Amino acid sequence: MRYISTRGQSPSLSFEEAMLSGLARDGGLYVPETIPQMSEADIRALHGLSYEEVAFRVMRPFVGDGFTDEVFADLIAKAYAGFGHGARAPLVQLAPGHFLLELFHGPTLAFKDFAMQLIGQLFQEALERRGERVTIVGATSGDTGSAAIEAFKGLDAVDVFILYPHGRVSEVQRRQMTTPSESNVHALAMNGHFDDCQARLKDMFNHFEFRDKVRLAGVNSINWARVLAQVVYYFSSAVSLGAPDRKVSFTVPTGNFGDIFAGYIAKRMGLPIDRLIVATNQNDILHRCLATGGYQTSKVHPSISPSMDIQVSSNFERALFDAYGRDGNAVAQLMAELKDGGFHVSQGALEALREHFDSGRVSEDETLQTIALAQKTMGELLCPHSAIGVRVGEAMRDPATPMITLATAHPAKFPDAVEKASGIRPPLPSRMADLYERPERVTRVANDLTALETLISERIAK
Ligand SMILES: Cc1ncc(COP(=O)(O)O)c(C=O)c1O
Ligand SMILES: N[C@@H](CCOP(=O)(O)O)C(=O)O
Repeated sequence: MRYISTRGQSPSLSFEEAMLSGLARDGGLYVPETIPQMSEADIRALHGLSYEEVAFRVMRPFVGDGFTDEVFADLIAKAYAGFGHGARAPLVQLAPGHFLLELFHGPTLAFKDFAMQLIGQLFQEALERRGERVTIVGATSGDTGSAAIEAFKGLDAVDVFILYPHGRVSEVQRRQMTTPSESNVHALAMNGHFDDCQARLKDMFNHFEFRDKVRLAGVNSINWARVLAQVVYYFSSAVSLGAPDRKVSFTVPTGNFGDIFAGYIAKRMGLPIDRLIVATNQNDILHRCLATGGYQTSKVHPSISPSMDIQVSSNFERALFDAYGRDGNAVAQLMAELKDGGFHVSQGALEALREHFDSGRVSEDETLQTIALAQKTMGELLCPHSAIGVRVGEAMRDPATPMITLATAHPAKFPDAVEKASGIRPPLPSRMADLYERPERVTRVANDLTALETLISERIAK
C-alpha cells in the first residue's frame, strides 16, 4: 500500500514513512493510493469479535509490511489495554433508533485516545527498529494535545511540543497538558486561536531546513495513521447494529474533519453507511460550505465546545481531493486561494461531497438545552461537543435507518458548561482526582514562527 499527497507533487510513501513524515513536502496530506475493500462476508465475520480483533482486520490492509501481523496485533493490544471500558467504544441507546457511541473511555477522556494510543505504540516500535528519534509538534484546541502527551510522555526517542491557544481550552484540558512532569513533554500556550497554532505547525513542516534539522513529526490528523485508527469504531458500532445487513448513519461533532473523514473511509471500504452528518457549533464554515459551496473563513467565535472552534478544517482537503477526482493541482489551487480567505467548490465537486455528507449547525443555547434534555430524559450526561452531535443527529435522522452519534469527550472535561446546563458538575474519574492539585509547567509563546522554531531547537539541544 502506497500513500500519495492531496497536492499531487510529492513522491508516494509507505505507511510507515507517511506516518513518520506527517505532512507531505508539497504541503498536502497523505491518502492511500487505493482504498482496500471489505466484502459483506468480511464485515459479517466481524460479529462477536473484540474491539482489538476488529481493529486488526480493518487496519491491516493499510499498514503494509512495515509491521508483521504478530507485531501489529501486539501493538493494538497494548494500545487499548488502558481503556476504562471492556468494549472500548460502547454503544448506548438514547432513543428508539438513535444511539450514542461513547468514545471517551480512554486515558484522556476523548476520542483522540483511540488513535493516539495506537500511534504511540507504532512510533515507538518503528523508531526503535530504525534507531531514530523525532520531534513531535502538535497543535491542539484541547484534546489532541492531552492525548498526544499521554501517548508519548517519557519515551526516549521523542520530544513532544504541544501548541495550544492560551485561554481558549478548558481548565481540565489545560491541566492534562501542563501537569505531566516528564522532561520530553513541552506545553506551549500560544497567543491566538487553534487555527493560528495549526498554521504555525504547517509552517514548520513547510520550512524544510527546520523540519529536517529537528526531524519533525506530526500527530495531528494531518497524519494518516490518526485517521486510520478512527475508521475502526465505525465498523465496530455499525456491525453491532446489524451491518452489513442493515445500513446505519452517523452524526459526528466536527472541527478539523478528521473523525468524519474516517467514517467516509469506512464507507469507501464497503461499510453500508447511509449518511455522514457533520455537526458544527457556531464556527460553522463546514456547514456553510456544504450548503452553499463557499468555503470562506471568518472570525473564530469562542464557544462552550472549544475543541471545535476551528475555521480552517485540515482534513477537508482530503475530502476535496476525492471530490475533485483526485486532481492534486485543483486542490493545490484551492489551498492557495484559502490563504487569501477562501474558495468556492465547483458544482461537480459539491455534488460529490453531498453524495456522502449532510450537515447541521447548533447554537450555544441549543447546546445547553440539549445537555439539559439528555440528562433529564435519558439520564445521559453529554459534553458540549457530543450534545451538538446529538442535537443534529436527532433532527436529521431518518426513522428507517439507525443513527449513531459520536460522543467525542467525557462531560468531566467541560464541567462548567455541563453544570450550567444540567445543574450537575461531573466528577473526574478517580485516577485523575488530584488533577487540580498537580503543579503546572507551561511556556507562554508568541504567534511567531521564528521564535517557536528557536525555542524548539534550544529545548531539544539540551
Ligand atoms: C471533543 C471533540 N469533539 C469533536 C472534535 C472534532 O473532531 P475533528 O477535528 O476530527 O472533526 C474535537 C477535535 O478534534 C474534539 O476534541
Ligand atoms: N479538536 C482538536 C483539534 C486538532 O484536531 P486533530 O484531530 O487534527 O488533531 C483538538 O482537540 O486538539
